Order: sequence, then structure tokens, then C-alpha cells
Amino acid sequence: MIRAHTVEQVREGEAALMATLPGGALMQRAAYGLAHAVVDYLGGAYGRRVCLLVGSGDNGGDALYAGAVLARRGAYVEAWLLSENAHPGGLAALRQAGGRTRGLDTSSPSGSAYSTSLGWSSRERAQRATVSRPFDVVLDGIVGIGGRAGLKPEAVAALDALAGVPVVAVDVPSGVDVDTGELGDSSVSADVTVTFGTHKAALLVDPAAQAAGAVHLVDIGLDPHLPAAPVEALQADDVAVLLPTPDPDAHKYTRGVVGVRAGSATYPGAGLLSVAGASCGLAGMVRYVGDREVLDLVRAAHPEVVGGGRVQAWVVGSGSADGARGTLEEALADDVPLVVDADALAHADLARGCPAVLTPHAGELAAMVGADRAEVEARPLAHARAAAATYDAVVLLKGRRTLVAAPDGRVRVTMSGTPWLATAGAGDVLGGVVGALLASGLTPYDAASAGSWLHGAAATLASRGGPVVAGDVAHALPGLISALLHP
Ligand SMILES: NC(=O)C1=CN([C@@H]2O[C@H](COP(=O)(O)OP(=O)(O)OC[C@H]3O[C@@H](n4cnc5c(N)ncnc54)[C@H](O)[C@@H]3O)[C@@H](O)[C@H]2O)[C@@H](O)CC1
Ligand SMILES: Nc1ncnc2c1ncn2[C@@H]1O[C@H](COP(=O)(O)OP(=O)(O)O)[C@@H](O)[C@H]1O
Ligand SMILES: [K+]
Repeated sequence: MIRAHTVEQVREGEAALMATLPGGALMQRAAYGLAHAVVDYLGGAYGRRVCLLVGSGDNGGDALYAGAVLARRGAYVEAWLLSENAHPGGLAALRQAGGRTRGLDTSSPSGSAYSTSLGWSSRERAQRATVSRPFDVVLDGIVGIGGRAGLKPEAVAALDALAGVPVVAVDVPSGVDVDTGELGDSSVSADVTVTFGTHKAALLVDPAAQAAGAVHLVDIGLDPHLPAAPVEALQADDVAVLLPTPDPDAHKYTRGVVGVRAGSATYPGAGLLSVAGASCGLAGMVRYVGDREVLDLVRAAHPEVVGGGRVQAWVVGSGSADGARGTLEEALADDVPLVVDADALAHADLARGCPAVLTPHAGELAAMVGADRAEVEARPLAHARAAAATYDAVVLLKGRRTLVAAPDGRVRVTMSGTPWLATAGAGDVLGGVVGALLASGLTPYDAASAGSWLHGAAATLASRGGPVVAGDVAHALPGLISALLHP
């Protein structure tokens, strides 16, 4: 499991840990971990050119101490000080190791200091212009968990001057909102983020997660001092533990029956693909209830599927068109857990408080809560949590990093998947998989998060780096599931 703690939780954990250690020990652990990650990234230290962007806090301190380690190993290290209050110990360590520092030109009027090229003095600008080789990497030590969203103009100017140089962010990419994963007006876009002690929401949740690049966690001994994490991401071994497997004396009804009420004469494919997802093999039987012409197609494609009867979970709404409300009402009458998707989401208030998983994409969630799609995409974590509380149901907000939010505020992020999964009908398959897991007895929160992980991993398996259609994703599920059960 990957766990993401809040800034407040990290601060409390760090305070408890620091009380057991000599002063500065934690920053040294962070800095050595950072330096090693940078050496790994560059394939060595000797002869490499490293630029440190250093803000006023401990995040800049980490960058400076790591810079000292790199300088001792033969790198050319230059620190650009974005504040007059850079970490004194870190500055001394860097200078002692032979690193260089450059600061803001404090003699210039404040306006011009913010305007271009960091407000360097003309001598410094001339020196910089004569730098024959660009840097191999920039370490973003502008702000860490103490930062507000957005960057100050001098940081923006520094990043502009370094455009094209790979960026390793220290702890978090500066400029993002650490606990919400939202972006400020400007923020760092990193190739790698080296984070300390635990993940933070911004490293898992979009849009900030996209700005973090590949995330590398450095163990600084924080784990025993951290409480339960409000945001987490299932990994393959967590999903394997959640997977329902048949008892030796199982029969199809003990494994659970999933029913699909999806598709219509207008959209028969949605019914077929929902059934394909539900037919992943995790439930004992699949029933289909819907228009005659869709039923005929379903039976032709999936001869094992039967008609109406008792089910342990319903999947409702994909391609249901005008019939969505009636279909949802019929499913609700059975008083079993259900997946509410697509056209049925417009009537999701009928399912309030039921054991349900609502599966909107950003556009559908926007319509449900009366917001713009762009607003949902800019603040997906806040919107998923708010909708889960409003509907008193699990909300699975689909996207690159799908979020599964529970009414109590817990969130799981799906880190499996591929952009090739952004293909028509993929959501119908997902609804079917989640329905099968609900029917097998998983809670809505586990069914939604495990189902979403399986869906993404099946897409990656089917894609092998190339295009997929929704049916390919469904077909990859049984093979994926057996690989998970027999690693
Ligand atoms: N607390 C600890 O024990 C440890 C902290 N570590 C590092 O310390 C960092 C946190 O350090 P701090 O608490 O000093 O905070 P930061 O270094 O994140 O930044 C705080 C400073 O930045 C200023 N600031 C806030 N938002 C800004 C913005 N948008 N633009 C420019 N300046 C801004 C604040 O006024 C404050 O002076 C962590 O992210 C991590 O890198 C690590 O060394 C591990 C140990
Ligand atoms: N950029 C992306 N990267 C990875 N997965 C994505 C991306 N965009 C969308 N997805 C996934 O693709 C699926 C699309 O589902 P959905 O939007 O419901 O499409 P449809 O309605 O056509 O079935 C979802 O599971 C979503 O999480
Ligand atoms: K940073």
C-alpha cells in the first residue's frame, strides 16, 4: 500500500521522531537520500553540473546539504538563492564542499529584482552567460510541505532561465497544494520527486501528481510515528489480498450473482461491455435484464449469461438512455449493493445512503453537482470527497488517476492503467468489474478501489504499449487475476 499523509500528520510525526534523535539528524537522512537518488538519476556525480534552487525553509536546507554531498563526489554545484534567509547550516556545508552560491541582487530596486533573470547583478548575469554547458539537473528546493500553492516571480524567473533542464523536486514539486493536489497559478513540473518519510496527497492525486513525475520515497524512519493515512493507493499485493476466491465447496450462488441492467436499443454495446466486465470470473453468475434485442446480443456473445432473478449486486445505467431512472428504481427495489453509472448518475440521489458505488467521469460529476468540468478537473480530490459525503455513497471519479472516495473522507487513488484506456466503452467494463466484486461480498469501498485497479492493470496488460478497445480490457481480466493469485 502506498500511503499519503497530510502536512499536519507529517509535522507531528517528524516532531515525535526528532525528539528521539540528535538535532539535524533527520535533515541529514533526507539530504543523503536525496543525493543518492540524484546520483542514480544522473548515473554518477563526478563531472555532473547541478543547480540548486533554494528557498527560505528546510526544503532549501535539504537541497543545500544534498548539494554538498554531490560536490564532495565531484559534481559542480551551484545554488541559486531565492531568499536572503537560506538555511545557514546547509549554506555553510555547501560552501565547505566547494559548491558555489549566487543570490538575489538585493541592491536593485525590488521591482527589477523580480523582473528578469532573477534580478542578478550585471556581473552575475555576465558570468551566467559565459556558462559553457547547461546544467544536467535542477534540484527544486524552493518550498516543501511548508509552501503555499503558487510560485513567487523570482522562482518563476529562475525556472524560465533553466527551461529544458531536468528537474528533481525535493519532497514535493514547489507551487502545488500539498494536501489537495491542486496547482497554484504557477508550479514546478518535475521529472522526479524525491519525497521523505511518506507520500503526500499531491504526489498521488492529479493535477499535482502529473507535476511530480516519478516519485521516489526515502525512508527517514518516520513510519512508526505516523497515524492512518487519509489517502492511499492499492498495490498489486493489496489487490491480491482483497480478491474473492472460491471456497473448496463453493457453488455459483455462494460466490455471488451480479446483475446488469445496462444498454438499450440505442446503445446495445454498453450492455454488452458491462456484461463483459461483470464476466471477469469474480462472481459465480451474471444475469442480464434489458431490451430484448440487447439480451439476444448478450446471449450470443456470452452464452453463460442468464436472465432476471435474484442477484447480490446490480450494475445500472450505462447506455440506459431514457430508461435510466426506471432501471435504477427497479434495481433499488432489490435492496442489494449497486453500481450507478452513466445515464443513471442523473438520478443518483435516489440511491443516497444505499450501499452504492457511483462511477462518474469529471463531466458527469460536474453535471451532478452543478459545477464546470474544468473545475472538477482542477480540484478532483475535493469534489470526489464532497460528492461522497453529499450522496452518502462511494464515489469513483474516473480519470488518469481515478479517485475512490468514501463518505467518511477516506480516498484511494488508482495508480494502475495507461492513457490508452481513455477509449469508448472502457467505463462500461469498469462498472461490470466493480459489480462482480460487490456481488462477491466486498464492501463498496474495496470493490470500487480493487475493481478500478484491476481495470487499469488489465488495460496495461492488453495494451502492451499500444491501442486497446474496451473489449480487450475485459478479455485481459481473467489472466490478470490468475497472475495476481499466483505471482
Ligand atoms: N521537519 C523535518 O523534520 C524535516 C523536514 N524536511 C524538509 O523540510 C521541509 C519543510 O520545511 P519548512 O517547514 O521549513 O518549510 P518549506 O521549506 O517548505 O518552506 C517554508 C518557507 O517558505 C516560505 N513560503 C511558503 N510558500 C511559499 C511560496 N509559495 N513561495 C516562496 N516561499 C514560500 C514560507 O514563508 C517559509 O519561510 C520538508 O518539505 C522537507 O523538505 C526534511 O529535512 C526532513 C526533516
Ligand atoms: N488519461 C488517462 N489515463 C488513464 N486512464 C484514463 C485516462 N482517461 C480516462 N481513463 C480511464 O478510462 C476509462 C474511461 O471511462 P469513461 O470515461 O466512462 O468512458 P466511456 O463512457 O466511453 O466508457 C476510465 O476508467 C478512466 O479512468
Ligand atoms: K520542493
